[in-house]
Amino acid sequence: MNIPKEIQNLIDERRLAFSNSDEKINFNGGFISANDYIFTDAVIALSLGKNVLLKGPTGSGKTKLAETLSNIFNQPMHSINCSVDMDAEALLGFKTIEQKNGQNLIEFVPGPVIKAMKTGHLLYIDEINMAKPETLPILNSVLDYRRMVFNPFTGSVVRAQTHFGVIAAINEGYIGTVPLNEALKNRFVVIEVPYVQGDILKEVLSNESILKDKGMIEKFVILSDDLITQVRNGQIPEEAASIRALIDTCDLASFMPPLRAIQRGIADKLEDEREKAAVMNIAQTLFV
Ligand SMILES: Nc1ncnc2c1ncn2[C@@H]1O[C@H](COP(=O)(O)OP(=O)(O)OP(=O)(O)O)[C@@H](O)[C@H]1O
Repeated sequence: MNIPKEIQNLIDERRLAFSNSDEKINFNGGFISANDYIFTDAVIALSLGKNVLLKGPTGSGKTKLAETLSNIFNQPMHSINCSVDMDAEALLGFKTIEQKNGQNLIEFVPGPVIKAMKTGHLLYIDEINMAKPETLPILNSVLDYRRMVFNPFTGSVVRAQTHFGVIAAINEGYIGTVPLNEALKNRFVVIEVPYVQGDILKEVLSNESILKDKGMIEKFVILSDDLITQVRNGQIPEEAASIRALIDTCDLASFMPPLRAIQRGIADKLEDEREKAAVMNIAQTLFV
């Protein structure tokens, strides 16, 4: 990784800040960058206190990249999985009644945004474009220079501790997603995370799958390349080339013929019969 010295100093400063943290990082590294810049640019942006928006198709390693960044900075990460019914409580927290010394007390249970802000940890907002557009403006003041939020459940203003950082992920054009509001998008530095291919994919499959047959892995790398070409030609949907699905398929192929594994792991997930057939046709040119 080619990191400028000033940035390395910022990384070291963060690592030191969290060295005594009670919360242990439970992520290993593991993200392998498709080019020299994805990883270094994400590290630079976060070190400079920028919010990072990872943009890429399903199963392209966005979550893995966020986990690897958390590991590099030795900085715990709190996650939110956005959905259409996500509300302010899911982001900020909620009130509950607790019994203490025989008395009923109303307590506030902090949500991931408040937790990450108060501890200066990382916040990972997955599938941010799945959320209803009216929910996300709560985050505007968290994401700009103010680094604060008004918590309506406690009536207080929460300010983020130093090193608080935000990583969000979007999967543009995926069913159920909405285009990200411009004001929100404007608060992020965007990093594209495409599907890895070739030797890098070989390394990902060797690390992440239980399949150990090198010749077979080589063939799955070619299959992925052919699937990506078909995605670009509009013949099959993007998720057919997901690396997550490919890893599942490789795992299955350790115990069943590869064509059956491809059917279960990739083709049968598609809705359209022509798309399924297109995947299996490509597979039949590589496997028997
Ligand atoms: N570049 C990569 N380096 C390491 N692992 C990768 C890479 N790309 C994909 N993977 C692997 O593919 C699987 C899916 O990755 P991940 O969950 O990070 O994808 P994602 O982009 O967050 O997907 P989604 O948009 O569906 O949430 C994981 O097992 C991950 O390890």
